[in-house]
Amino acid sequence: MPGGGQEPGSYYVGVDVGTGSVRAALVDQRGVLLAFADQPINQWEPQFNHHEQSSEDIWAACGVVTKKVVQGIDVNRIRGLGFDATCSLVVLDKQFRPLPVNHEGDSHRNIIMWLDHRAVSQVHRINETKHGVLQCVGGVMSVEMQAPKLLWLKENLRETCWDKAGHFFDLPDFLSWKATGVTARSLCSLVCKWTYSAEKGWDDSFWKLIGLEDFVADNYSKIGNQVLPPGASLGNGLTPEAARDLGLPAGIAVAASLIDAHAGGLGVIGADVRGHGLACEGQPVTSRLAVICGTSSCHMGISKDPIFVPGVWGPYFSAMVPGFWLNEGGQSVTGKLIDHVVQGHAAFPELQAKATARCQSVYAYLNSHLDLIKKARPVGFLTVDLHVWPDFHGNRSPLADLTLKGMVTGLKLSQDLDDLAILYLATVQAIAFGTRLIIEALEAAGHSLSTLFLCGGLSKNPLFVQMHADITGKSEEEQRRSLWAWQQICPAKNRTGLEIAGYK
Ligand SMILES: Nc1ncnc2c1ncn2[C@@H]1O[C@H](COP(=O)(O)OP(=O)(O)O)[C@@H](O)[C@H]1O
Ligand SMILES: O=C(CO)[C@H](O)[C@H](O)COP(=O)(O)O
Repeated sequence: MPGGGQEPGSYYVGVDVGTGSVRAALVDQRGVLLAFADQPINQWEPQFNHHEQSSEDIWAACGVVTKKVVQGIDVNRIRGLGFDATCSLVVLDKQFRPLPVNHEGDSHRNIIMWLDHRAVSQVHRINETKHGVLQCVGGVMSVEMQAPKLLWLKENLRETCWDKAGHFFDLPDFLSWKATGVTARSLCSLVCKWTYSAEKGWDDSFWKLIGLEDFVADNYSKIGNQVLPPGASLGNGLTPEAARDLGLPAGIAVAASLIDAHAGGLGVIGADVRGHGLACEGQPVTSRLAVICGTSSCHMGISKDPIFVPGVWGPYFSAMVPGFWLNEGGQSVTGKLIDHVVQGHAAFPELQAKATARCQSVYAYLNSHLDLIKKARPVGFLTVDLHVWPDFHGNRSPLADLTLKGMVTGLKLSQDLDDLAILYLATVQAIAFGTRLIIEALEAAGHSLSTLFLCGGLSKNPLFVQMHADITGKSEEEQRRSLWAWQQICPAKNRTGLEIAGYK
C-alpha cells in the first residue's frame, strides 16, 4: 500500500495529459507523492503539420492510470481530483459526441493538437487585423492557439464538422466537463489560448472581425460563457458515470483545470529551496523562471504588474499563480526535436543496440559516449565546428515566426556514432540558446530573473540541464548554484515555498 506507516487523513488525485502519455499521481494531504502511473496515448499525423488525437482514447487512458494509483487504498479517503492537459482543441456535436477534424471524416480523431500547424493562412489573416487582443499574446497570435484552428474548421470542414458542432473545448476543460458534466471553462485556458479577458470577458469585435461572428450570436455558448478560476470546485463533483470510468468515488470535488505548462509552472515556481545553499534562497518568486520541458518547452515568468514582451505570450492575469501576471515563452519542439534528430540519424540503429545491451536509454548512452570522446576540454567544446538552429517547427518565442526552419552547419561525410553524439549535443545546446534568447527578451522588457526551475521529461536528462545552466548562467559560481532541476514535484514543499515567498 502506498505511503506505508500512519494512515494519512486524505488523498488527492492529479491527472496530467501530456502529448505522448497520460500520467496520474496520488498525493496525501501533505502533498507527498504516494503513487504514480502513466499510459501512452495515440497521435495521428494524416498529413504534414496535421496532428490529431481522440478524446475517447484520452479519457480511457485517464481511467487506466487513476485506477492504478488508487489500488490498495481506502478510496473513501479521496477528497479531490484535478486535471491538466495540453492546449489541444476538442470538437463535439450538440449531443457531446466526437466530430471529425479531418477530411477523412474520422470522428474518432476529434482533437486538433496544440502543435498542429494547419491554420497558417487563418492565423496570418488574424495577425493582419492588428486587433487589440493581440497585445495579450505578445503582439502576434500563434498558429497553435484556438482562434486560427476554429476558423480553419469553419472554412474547410463546414458540413462535416462546423455546422454540426455544439461544443469546442480546450482539452483540460473537456476533461473537467467529462468528469462533472459542467461546461464551465477554466480562466487559465480561455485567457491563454482563446483571447478571453479576466476583466472584460469576450471581445465581440475580435470574433466578428476574423469571421467567427457565430460565437457572438449564440452568446459564446459553444466556446464557454461561464468561466471559473483554476482550482474552483465544479458543480456537484464527480458524476456516477465518470466515477465508474475512473474507479473513484462519485461526488468527490473536481477542480477547474489548468493547461499542462501552467500546472507544471505552478508546481515548480513555488519550490521550497531552503537549506540547499542556493543563490535563489530568499529571492522573490518573480525572480524564478519555470521551464516545463517535455515534447516542447514552456518558459513561465510571473510579475506583480503586467509586462508586455514582444513575441512572448501574455501578459495573462491570474492564469497560473493567482494575483500574478504571467508571460509564457516557448519552443514548440524540444524533446520532440531531440528525438527527431537522434532517431533520424544513420547511426541510430547502432546506438539503439548498444544502449539496449547496456539496459540504458539512448540518451543515457549518448551522454556517457560524449564523456568518452570529450578528451581534456569540457564536453560543450565538442561542437566547436557543428551548429544547429532549432526552429524545425517554426519559432514560438521570441521571434514568433512560424515560417522559420531548422538548420545544421558543419556536417562531414562520416555518419558514425561519434557524429550522432555530437549532433545530439549541438541540438541540446541550440535549445538552451533558444531559452537564453527568451530570457533576454523577458529581461529587456522588465523581468528580473536569477534562477531556472526545470520540470518535465527533459529535466531527467543531466546534459540538457547542465547545458541550460552553462548557456544561460551568468557566472561560474551562479551556473553551478543557480539552476535547480526539480524532477520530482512535491506540492507540500511547493506550498511551503509559496509561503516563503510571501504568497499564500
Ligand atoms: N529520462 C529521460 N532522459 C532524456 N529524455 C527524456 C527522459 N524522459 C523523457 N524524455 C524526453 O522528454 C520528452 C517527453 O516529455 P514528457 O514531459 O515526459 O511528456 P509530454 O511532453 O507528453 O508532457 C520526450 O522527448 C522524451 O524523449
Ligand atoms: O502550448 C502549450 C502550453 O501553453 C502546450 O500545451 C505545450 O507546449 C505542450 O506541452 P508538452 O510539451 O508537455 O506536451
